[in-house]
Amino acid sequence: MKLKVNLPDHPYEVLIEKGALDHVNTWVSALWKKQKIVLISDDHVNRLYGKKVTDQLNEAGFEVAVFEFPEGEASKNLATAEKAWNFCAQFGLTRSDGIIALGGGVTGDLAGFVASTYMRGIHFLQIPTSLTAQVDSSIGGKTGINSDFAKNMIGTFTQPDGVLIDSNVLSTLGEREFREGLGEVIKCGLIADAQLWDLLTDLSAEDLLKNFTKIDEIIYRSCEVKRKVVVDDELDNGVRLYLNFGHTIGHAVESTAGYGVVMHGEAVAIGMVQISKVAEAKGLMPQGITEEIRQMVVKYGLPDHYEPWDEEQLYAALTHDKKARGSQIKTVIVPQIGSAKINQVALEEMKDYLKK
Ligand SMILES: O=C(O)C(=O)C[C@@H](O)[C@H](O)[C@H](O)COP(=O)(O)O
Repeated sequence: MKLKVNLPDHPYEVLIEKGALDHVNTWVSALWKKQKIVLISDDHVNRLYGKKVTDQLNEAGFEVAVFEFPEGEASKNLATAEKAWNFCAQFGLTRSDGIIALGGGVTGDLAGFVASTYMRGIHFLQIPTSLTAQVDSSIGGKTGINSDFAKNMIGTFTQPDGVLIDSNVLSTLGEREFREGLGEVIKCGLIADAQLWDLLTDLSAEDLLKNFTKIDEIIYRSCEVKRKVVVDDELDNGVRLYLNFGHTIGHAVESTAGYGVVMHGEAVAIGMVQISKVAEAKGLMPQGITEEIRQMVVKYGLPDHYEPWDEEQLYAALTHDKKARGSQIKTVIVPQIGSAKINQVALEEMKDYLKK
């Protein structure tokens, strides 16, 4: 299956194919001529798939060097980006060369950021290996690193030349990592795809978590949600903000807990339940929807709350959200399952949204 992200300045395709990593050389060769490539990967994913990718690329005539960094959200920072820039320079990467991100969301965001800033921007490809990255972060060109103040605070909008999604690689994810990705899948159903929501309702958690039942359909539907909003609003000023449902509070949880303690999809699950609870109480979301969301989150083993819940700390983190404009912030609500809406509130009012 292929999805075309038809952006006027930089159209590209998302290839969703079981086993695609077995012929990654064909995919890269069709997109890039022979050149140098820096493969960016964390130590865990590099151990699993680095050689498979590098060997194929070498065989196809590419000259490849691997930049490896320690696995985890705590690595998504300026220090790692600087090491990667220096690595690219030492390898002699020029503007006709490219970077490939092989890994989860941290790798994709970091590698995209490095590619978009090294020599003012070189080409890059995304090979996402976590469910979160496959259904969300590899598509749409948001690149970035975390700062001490907020998650993804520093970054660019730079689109990759292509995305390759092979669901076979999900079999090497830990169960917590796979569940985490379902946080973003649930979000896609809630904001834009009621059929995806129904599919998640009908499936048993065991079937999805243990047997990956319908996983390619789930990936495809989620990627389609993402593709559509990105094409309609590449720079995140309108409908793309819908993808941030649950993220304002979720990102605050991630940064106050310490990066990597609560996983991104877990934090999104917590954020979706929390914002819905308050929006429902304010009459902005329908009666009973929070409980429906909570049950879905819990069904797939995701957390619906977080301790310690420090409202002051969370509020301080939340003020750095990229959806803030002066003293206002755009939050996302779900008026009914399968649709989303922006609700602009005063930043101060977010204190209500953080009440337990
Ligand atoms: O692509 C987008 O736009 C999103 O908001 C997708 C989010 O699900 C994703 O987690 C993203 O990394 C968060 O973006 P941010 O702009 O809030 O940092």
